[in-house]
Amino acid sequence: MLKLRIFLRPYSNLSKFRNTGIIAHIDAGKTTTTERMLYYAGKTKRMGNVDHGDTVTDFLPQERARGITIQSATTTFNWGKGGCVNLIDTPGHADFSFEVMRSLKVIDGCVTILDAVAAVESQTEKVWKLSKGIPKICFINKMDRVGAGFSRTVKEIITKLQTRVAICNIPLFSNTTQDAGFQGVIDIINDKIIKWESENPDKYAVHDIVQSVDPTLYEEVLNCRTSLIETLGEIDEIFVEHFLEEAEADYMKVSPIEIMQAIRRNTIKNTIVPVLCGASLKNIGIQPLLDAIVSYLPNPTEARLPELNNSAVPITYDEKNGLVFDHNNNICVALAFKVITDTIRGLMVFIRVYSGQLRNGCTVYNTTTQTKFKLGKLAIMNANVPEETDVVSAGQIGVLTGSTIAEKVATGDTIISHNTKKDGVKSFNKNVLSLKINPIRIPPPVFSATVEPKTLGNKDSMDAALSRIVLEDPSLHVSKDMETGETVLSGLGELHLAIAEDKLVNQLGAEVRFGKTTVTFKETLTYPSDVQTISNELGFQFSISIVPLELYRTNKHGLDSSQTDIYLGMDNNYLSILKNNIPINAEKWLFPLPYESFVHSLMASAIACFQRGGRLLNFPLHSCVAIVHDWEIPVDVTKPNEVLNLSRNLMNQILTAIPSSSYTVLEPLMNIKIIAPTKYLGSLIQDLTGARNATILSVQENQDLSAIEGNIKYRNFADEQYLPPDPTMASLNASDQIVDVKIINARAPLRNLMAYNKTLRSITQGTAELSIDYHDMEKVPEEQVQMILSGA
Ligand SMILES: Nc1nc2c(ncn2[C@@H]2O[C@H](COP(=O)(O)OP(=O)(O)OP(=O)(O)O)[C@@H](O)[C@H]2O)c(=O)[nH]1
Repeated sequence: MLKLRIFLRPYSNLSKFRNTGIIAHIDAGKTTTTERMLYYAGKTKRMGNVDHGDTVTDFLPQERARGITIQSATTTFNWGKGGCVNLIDTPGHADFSFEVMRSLKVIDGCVTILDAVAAVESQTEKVWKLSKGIPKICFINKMDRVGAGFSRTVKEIITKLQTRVAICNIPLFSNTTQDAGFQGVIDIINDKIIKWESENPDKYAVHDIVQSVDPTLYEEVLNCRTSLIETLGEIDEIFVEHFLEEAEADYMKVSPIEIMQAIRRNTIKNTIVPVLCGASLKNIGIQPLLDAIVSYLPNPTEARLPELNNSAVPITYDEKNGLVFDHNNNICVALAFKVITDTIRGLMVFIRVYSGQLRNGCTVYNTTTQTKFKLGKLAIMNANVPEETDVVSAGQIGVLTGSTIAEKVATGDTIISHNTKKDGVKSFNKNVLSLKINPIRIPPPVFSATVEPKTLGNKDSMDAALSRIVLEDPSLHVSKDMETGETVLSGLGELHLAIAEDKLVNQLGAEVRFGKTTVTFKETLTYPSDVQTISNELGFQFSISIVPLELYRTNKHGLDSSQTDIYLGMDNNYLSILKNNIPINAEKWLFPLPYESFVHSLMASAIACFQRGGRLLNFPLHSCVAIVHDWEIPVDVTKPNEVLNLSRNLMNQILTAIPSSSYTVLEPLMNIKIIAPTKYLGSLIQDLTGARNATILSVQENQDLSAIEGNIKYRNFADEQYLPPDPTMASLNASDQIVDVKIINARAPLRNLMAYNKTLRSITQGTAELSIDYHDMEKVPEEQVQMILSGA
């Protein structure tokens, strides 16, 4: 049931689009802010509240029940004169970081929301790093809370996130000392006071700042403006010229428009981050934030170019048409970044169109799977409501619908089509047909749980439900334990699996039982296999060997890896094709089956074999390379399946022939960062090095966090920046403000960190901040493999 019908002009004015993501630490207020944006943009009639479970973007039952965002939600609205914002609200919890990663792949700019009391938190740093290269705005939220520190947060943004800032507005309090009531913001660029009425979300008043009426406030704005202008003067030559010539070096004479243009130029270049503040829950500061999104973040023609697999296809930007691939503006290129199954509307695949336009009913080519298909209906999203459209143009985020769409396009696939012809795919050359936007990296799953049907009769529905959740969330992974026959679901964290269980049981109605959540183990090879050859009566022949990635990388397996084409599969496993021995060069491929399909089939074989697991404990293989040394295939081969079957048989044979002594077990090794008061240091280290078997990498001594985290350059930027006093900080007890903390960086096996948060809370009375990140897979010591074997 699609709603409304939106007709868009072809290439409808690219400069108006802002594909924007909202990223932050958990609970910073992303959903609350998004809700206000939708309201003020006229998309909703009332503001939902996370705490009442009635927000637009957190629409899943699990999100509403738990008050957290689990999946990213896309919504579109207009703002200001001709701005069209495609907004993606992303989850803050680390277990859902794949949702953040896939959103970052398709956005051109983002808003980072910070809690003014907590300032820069661990997940803020993580998502900031993930979004490297994407222009950003910072919104310091929750300025209404006791202990909110605008200037302290700005200082941490500069030093911890290592960026220069452009402070666009500062907080306005009703009282400058104790228990300050947050009322609004002071616009530094336009010299205005904006005050919101707490009782009425639609009312706010704008006043000029008059020096004779309020000299203190005027002084404050002058200081901030001077600092802003000096910062812009250091990085922007056009601005300097204007400042010296037109504004006659008078800080108050510089026109707001010149300041805004300089901020825009430098935000897009990633040399500066505009900073604004507010309190979303109190409806304060949202309109200036929306203005800033449209004013400072890039439109699709100003954004970074997508990374492609094939440098042979030139891409350029054209003012009118946006991205142009291969000098041919008739090519439409889009990336599928998300699949969801809506209970009412069925399957929906989210796409970002990079060039040209996709039309209802046209024929498209999936360059990832090398298959052609016809598009069904197109739509754009308003949170969970699709609105039908005839065309999705360059720069837009759209939705492909139709009951079989998910069989044809998956997350990370590139699709291309002809802009004008209904079926113009055959007019594209081979380079374009193999063009792919680099896929979205899927983090490795580190936790697993067995899933079993309650009765044998529930098995088929369980498999169908599992396929569906993996289709929607490729960071979940289903495998089979070859020894026990059990189905295993793996994910990025305990919460990730708990949500998956909830969804399977309560949303999809699967009658299943989950086993205990355990760490995901893998196996790898320690020695290379021999090269083995297999052939069949149809004329196929393959010569393949399987080697550990470590040996392949160091060329210790006897082959020069520069002589191979290498493709990344799952679990850090690779397929490598030896160039010299390929009978027919890929450039002059003469078979009816495209070369890409051929490689795709070989990759599918390798993935299936590696997933069958090693010979020690049947854990899926990790960090192995299947090398195809040589092949012969019949001249009339058309079916990828024939290639797949034979190569899979051969790889299975090879893996089975390798003695179990050549396999070893791997486990996830995690980076741990703990920020805790110094008085707990001894107990924390004792616990880490004892019970957790952790290696301590460093303990940072300095009491000033910003001094540790930021290098000298950024500390200097922070010192040069004028920062207004933080009145609400004065209401804290003096003892609360003195943070004598240490930062512990350590590394430990994940299996020793189960429920570590609880231990940390009890050791530090809840005063520590923890961040745990996947580092790598590490070999499990021999004696501990026996423990794992016995299930201890
Ligand atoms: N005092 C105060 N509380 C706020 C403000 N904005 C949000 N909150 C509260 O902070 C909590 C988290 O808000 P959310 O909007 O769910 O935060 P989020 O960043 O979307 O959370 P996740 O997506 O789960 O990471 C809720 O209880 C909100 O009511 C604010 O401006 N002031």
